Amino acid sequence: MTAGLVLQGVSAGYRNRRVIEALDLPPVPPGTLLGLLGQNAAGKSTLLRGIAGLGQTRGTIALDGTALPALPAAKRAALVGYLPQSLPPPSPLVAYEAVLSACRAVRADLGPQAAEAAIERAFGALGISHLALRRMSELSGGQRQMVGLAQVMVRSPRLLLLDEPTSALDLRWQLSVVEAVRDAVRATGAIGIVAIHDINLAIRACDQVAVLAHGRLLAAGRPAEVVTPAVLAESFGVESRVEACSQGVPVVLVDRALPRS
Ligand SMILES: Nc1ncnc2c1ncn2[C@@H]1O[C@H](COP(=O)(O)OP(=O)(O)OP(=O)(O)O)[C@@H](O)[C@H]1O
Repeated sequence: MTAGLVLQGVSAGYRNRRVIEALDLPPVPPGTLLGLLGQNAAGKSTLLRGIAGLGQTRGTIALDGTALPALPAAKRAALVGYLPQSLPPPSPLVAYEAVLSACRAVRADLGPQAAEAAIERAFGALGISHLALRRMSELSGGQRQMVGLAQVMVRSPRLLLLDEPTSALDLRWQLSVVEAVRDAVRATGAIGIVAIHDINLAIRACDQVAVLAHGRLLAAGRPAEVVTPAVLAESFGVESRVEACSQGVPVVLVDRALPRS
């Protein structure tokens, strides 16, 4: 049995359209946060949806030796938490209730006290306890996005699939939210995959990155090894520099858009 996530020969797409073609990802060990990078329409959301069991897939998708597509939906939902790109709706529920109902939907095994403790942990880890009693309809977009993430984290899935979880967040919250997810996967031995457009944030916070281009895997590995001007030119069509900042962390500086080939 291979511990962690194995994707081999994975194709994913929609009824009339295959987007991801025969993708092989090096095994992702437990405790890893993987950043999924790539230009618009590269296939990041399609791949995350496919791993989550939405849409059409083929190939091997296995978590800790268990083939996910073979699992009953309820079991798969308990193992895999998926946060779509769209924000949770501005419902009249308070944030606590929204997270409680997400927890109950998948973790019927938790009694009231365990559920309450899990909710407090999720709010605390994300630093949003102050939002617990606010109505979803009265929260900002970024605040709702953080509650959406709490709805996934409260279930303690073994695999978190997060589609641009920082798209509505400001600088401080982008970093703290991604670091909270990284700390949670490290502490529990879960795996997180986060589709993200901010490459410098990915370099800083992710253990590994995978770069998609036109539905195929272009490169995967440690951020400092994968994020190079050549990969950025091929995947994003930009001329760039990768320079070490004063703290020694690689930083991407984009100089210009390359002409479309
Ligand atoms: N429901 C759908 N039916 C058919 N094709 C779709 C559907 N949703 C997305 N696509 C197509 O799949 C391709 C990949 O889209 P996807 O949303 O996976 O890209 P992405 O890398 O997540 O992009 P972005 O960074 O813009 O969110 C695109 O060409 C898109 O037009």
